[in-house]
Order: sequence, then structure tokens, then C-alpha cells
Amino acid sequence: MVKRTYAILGTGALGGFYGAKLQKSGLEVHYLLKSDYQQVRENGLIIESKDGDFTLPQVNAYNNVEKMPQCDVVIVSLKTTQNQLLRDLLPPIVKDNGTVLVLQNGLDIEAEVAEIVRNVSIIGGLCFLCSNKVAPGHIHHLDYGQIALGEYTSNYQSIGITQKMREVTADFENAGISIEPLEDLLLGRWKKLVWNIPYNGLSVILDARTDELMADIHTRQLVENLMWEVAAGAKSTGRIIPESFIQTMLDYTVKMKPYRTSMKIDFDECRPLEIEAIFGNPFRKAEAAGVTLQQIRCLYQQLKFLDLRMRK
Ligand SMILES: NC(=O)C1=CN([C@@H]2O[C@H](COP(=O)(O)OP(=O)(O)OC[C@H]3O[C@@H](n4cnc5c(N)ncnc54)[C@H](OP(=O)(O)O)[C@@H]3O)[C@@H](O)[C@H]2O)C=CC1
Ligand SMILES: CC(C)(CO)C(=O)C(=O)O
Repeated sequence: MVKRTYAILGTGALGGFYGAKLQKSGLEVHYLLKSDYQQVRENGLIIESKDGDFTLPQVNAYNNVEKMPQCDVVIVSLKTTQNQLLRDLLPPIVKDNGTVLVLQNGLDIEAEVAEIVRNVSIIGGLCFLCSNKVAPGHIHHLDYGQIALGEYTSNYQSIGITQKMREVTADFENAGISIEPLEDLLLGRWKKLVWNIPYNGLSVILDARTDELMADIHTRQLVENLMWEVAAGAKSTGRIIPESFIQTMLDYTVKMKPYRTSMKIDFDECRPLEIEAIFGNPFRKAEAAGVTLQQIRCLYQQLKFLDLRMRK
């Protein structure tokens, strides 16, 4: 059986973790890095994980896509705030008839990728992962790790489980990563936003962890109202999020270890926030379908203010 080759575009908390797991399972993986390049080229990757720590002393590290080989599957794992770079980064490294696997949070990113590369399959993956980069080349995997993935088609029409999805699923399963194929990527993306929109947004605006947001009756109500508004956004694009799913997300978060969301970590570290992909694209998509997501737009406006002030 021919083994697929993988490229990791952005070797941080998520890309470093999944890339290392794939490499450990025996696949050839090529990593694009920026500030960690020298360290990782010389010393490899350290993965500290709740499922077992491991190190990869030698990895294929690059600081320039032009030096990377073309790969069967390219994993997009930059922050979405860097996606303007994809126009230059993606075309040189994805094989003709290859696959781009977008593992970022947010909505409509696959549509942006489809504008950049032709004759490739684009798959979106929703990652239920709690991972942080704690030092150059050093990833701390705290919890979870499962992925749900679906293939993108023009306008997010649902196309069921494709051959490319089966191939990626097999590689990830073989690497010990739990992965679930989805019939409908757009529904999957909206469902992930049921979590990301309230918790990422409120954690920054209210300076709070998930457990604090759930312990207070007022903020818990705010979270729930926002979840319902995400469901209204999904409905505006023809996707139904069942009431039981919202309850499941609330219960899931109550049971979670107290968690500082990825957006809160970015804010505390003065890094740009993924506001457009997680908040802007959803309310604009709903607005284009004639539905106003008032509370989400309100979060968006506050986050834009905070992001700009932080960067000043
Ligand atoms: N971390 C998690 O647990 C989860 C993350 N996600 C999503 O995954 C995506 C990635 O997040 P995460 O891994 O946490 O982010 P990180 O910031 O940890 O990783 C992004 C990496 O991209 C690198 N990078 C940035 N610009 C370039 C460039 N020009 N060339 C090469 N490398 C570059 C950064 O390097 P440098 O540090 O040098 O800038 C960094 O290591 C986001 O969309 C996030 O929302 C989704 C679910 C869970
Ligand atoms: C849902 C969660 C916590 C893990 O996937 C996440 O996406 C985040 O922190 O941004």
C-alpha cells in the first residue's frame, strides 16, 4: 500500500500535535515553521500528552515552502489570522489531485481555499482538542483530540462520505487519533461554533474561564442564548441543530476541566484574535440569507475593539 505524505502548514499547538502523531505512526511528515524553525530542525518535537509523552528527535523542518516536497495531504493549521498567506503557501506544496485538510476553527475557510487551489479535494476538520504550544517545538496536549471531518463542495452542498475522506480517516485512525466522517461539513462547522462563539467570545470580554462562565447564572444564560443564536444562523443556511445538541454542549463544558479558551490565551499573549473566521463569517453568512444574528454581531464588535486596542 502506498503511504500518503503529509505537510503541516503551521507547526503549533494543533499542527505540531497531529503531525507528530502521524509521523510516529510511520508516515512521512514535512513541517513548515516560523520562529521555532532552528530549534525544531536541531532538536525535533516534544509532545507532552495526557495519552503519553513522546519525542521525535528528528523531523523534516522547513522555513520556506519552496524547499518542501509536494505532499498528498496538506494540513492547514495556521491561525486563521494568517490565512492571507495561504495564497503563497499552499500552491507549491499540494500535489495535483491531492488533498487540503483545513483544521482551523471558524466558518467559510474551505471556500477561501477553493479560490486558491484547483484540482484538489478540500476537507474541513473540526478538532475537539485542548493543546498549547508551551515552548519552541514543545506541545502540551491537555485533553480530548477527536476530529470530525467533511468534504467541501461549492456552496457547502452535502456530498456524503468520499474516498478522500476515507483515506485521511484511515491515516488518522492508524495514528491513534479518533476521527469521525461527516456527511455534511457545513452542519459540522455550525455545530463547532455552538461551542466556540459563546466561550471564546465571552472568555475574552469577561476575562473568565469556562467554569466561571458556567457557574454564574447570568453568564450561563448568556452562553445559552448565544448557542441558540448560532442554531438560528445554521437554520438560515438550511442546517438544523437539535435542541439536544445545545444541552450536550452545556453539559460537556460543565464536566470539562476549568479551561482558558484558545482565544483567551491569544488575548493574554497579545496575539491577534481569530475574530473574522469565528464571528464575522457566521454573522455575515446568516445576514446574506436574511437573518440578523444580533448578539453575535455585538460580540464581534466588542472583540474588534479589544483586538485593536491590544495591538496598539
Ligand atoms: N490548539 C487547540 O487546541 C485548537 C486549535 N484549533 C484551531 O487550530 C488553528 C491553529 O491553532 P493553534 O495550533 O492553537 O495555533 P498556534 O499559534 O499554536 O499555531 C500556529 C502555528 O503557525 C505558525 N505560523 C504562523 N505563521 C507562519 C508562517 N508564515 N510560516 C510558518 N508557520 C507559521 C506559528 O509559528 P510562530 O509561533 O512562529 O508564529 C504557530 O506555531 C486555529 O484556527 C485554532 O482555532 C482548533 C481546536 C483546538
Ligand atoms: C472546543 C475547544 C475547547 C476544543 O476543541 C476549542 O475549540 C477552543 O478552545 O478553541
